[in-house]
Amino acid sequence: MSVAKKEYKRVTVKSLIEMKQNGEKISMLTSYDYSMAKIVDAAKVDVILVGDSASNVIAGHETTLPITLDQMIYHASSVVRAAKRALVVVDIPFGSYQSDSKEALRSAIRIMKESGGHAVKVEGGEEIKDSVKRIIDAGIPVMGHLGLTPQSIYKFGTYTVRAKEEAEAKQLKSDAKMLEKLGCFGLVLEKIPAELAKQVAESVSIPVIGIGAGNGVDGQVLVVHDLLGMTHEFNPRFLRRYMNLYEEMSSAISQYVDDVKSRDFPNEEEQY
Ligand SMILES: Nc1nc(=O)c2c([nH]1)NC[C@@H]1CN(c3ccc(C(=O)N[C@@H](CCC(=O)O)C(=O)O)cc3)CN21
Ligand SMILES: CC(C)C(=O)C(=O)O
Ligand SMILES: [Mg+2]
Repeated sequence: MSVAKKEYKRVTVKSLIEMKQNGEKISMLTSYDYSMAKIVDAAKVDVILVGDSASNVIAGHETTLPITLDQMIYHASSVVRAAKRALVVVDIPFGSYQSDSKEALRSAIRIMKESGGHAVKVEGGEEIKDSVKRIIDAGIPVMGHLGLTPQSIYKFGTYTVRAKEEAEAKQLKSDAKMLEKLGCFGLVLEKIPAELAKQVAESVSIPVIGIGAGNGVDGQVLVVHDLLGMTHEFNPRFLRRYMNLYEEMSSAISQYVDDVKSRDFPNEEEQY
């Protein structure tokens, strides 16, 4: 279906709700640095997520747990300088909102003040209700994240599909309604059955953005390095690769090494 798209000078949390109402799907991608965010923003991606997946993709950690609030602020401030059109959402990292709602608000405020991001994202439902409420009460837009929540990986032990059992599906549905009621402007659903994700998207008025959650939701998010094929060892079935940048970069860099070794580079035009 082709939908007439409204031009947005700057995407806001209000525009996203409007897109859902108009049936225009929302595109969201990660970025962690200025150069990538420039390209992502110019391609008119609606939402740039400064994901805590930077912990894996940029820092090389096994999980998202080690990345710190200071590091997230550094990534986010670089992205904010590049994003002229996209809404910039910043993950609050593990350990900087779980203790209590005051700590959560303090972390959200630091992100907003020090990075200039436009909104924050937090993982979880009922258990983080007070924190979400407190952050929203301070005027900071909050995006929820349910289903596969990588900050709780050690509770589950695997990255398998979530909410396949009725009890977990029921909890997820009620968490989604609760986050909507608290005033979240949107919701990420990660790696859950498509039918469940569709039901959730239809049951709330806020946009639901999926990753491995099928086509019945209001938008899609991916890690940009994954769709570009830079993380060639990461192969979940929800990933569509648009390039094999790992191979392209490897061959370009090998060519450079060869050219240096063979004295081909630099040539006469490439010197002073
Ligand atoms: N590069 C990257 N892309 C992501 O989408 C991403 C990150 N990093 N880091 C943080 C989280 C972790 N995410 C994940 C991690 C693993 C799977 C996954 O499906 N892994 C296995 C299957 C695991 C299993 O079934 O036990 C796979 O098929 O690759 C999905 C999302 C999503 N996020
Ligand atoms: C995968 C997305 C939703 C995320 O939270 C991240 O990149 O950190
Ligand atoms: Mg994340």
